[in-house]
Amino acid sequence: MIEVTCAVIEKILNETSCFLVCQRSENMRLPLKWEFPGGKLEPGETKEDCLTREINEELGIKIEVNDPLTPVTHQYNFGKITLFPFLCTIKSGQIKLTEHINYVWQPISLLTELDFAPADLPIVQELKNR
Ligand SMILES: Nc1nc2c([nH]c(=O)n2[C@@H]2O[C@H](COP(=O)(O)OP(=O)(O)OP(=O)(O)O)[C@@H](O)[C@H]2O)c(=O)[nH]1
Repeated sequence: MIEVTCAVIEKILNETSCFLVCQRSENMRLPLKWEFPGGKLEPGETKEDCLTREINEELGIKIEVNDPLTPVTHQYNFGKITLFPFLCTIKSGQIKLTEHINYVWQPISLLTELDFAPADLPIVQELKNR
């Protein structure tokens, strides 16, 4: 079982709740799929530490990790992953992508328009149901 944390980073734009979503590159697993940024938990690391580290590595920003959302377990052909999503906000920095090819602040009403990684779909639903 692969444990992965991901950051659901919210920002209010024009009085609309928007979420930061990133597009995986062609040479990653799940090429060109959209996802919440994050990554694999390393031995001895808390989920919050993992998320802070991954987001700094992938986006060059500092975040505050807030409440957890419901974890999702998904069986891919390469293995079973459990995704641990957390609501987060940006503390400092400007986004600079190091791994993904694209990002967008997607309004909640348009979240389902994106071609998300399958494991992320329950998270998208949970956000829409809040
Ligand atoms: N960060 C992140 N990973 C996700 C999400 N949804 C999802 O299925 N994953 C999967 O979780 C796994 C671990 O993420 P990762 O981002 O550390 O993976 P990685 O770059 O090392 O890629 P790799 O799995 O090809 O080695 C990936 O296989 C990725 O496809 C998500 O929303 N965020």
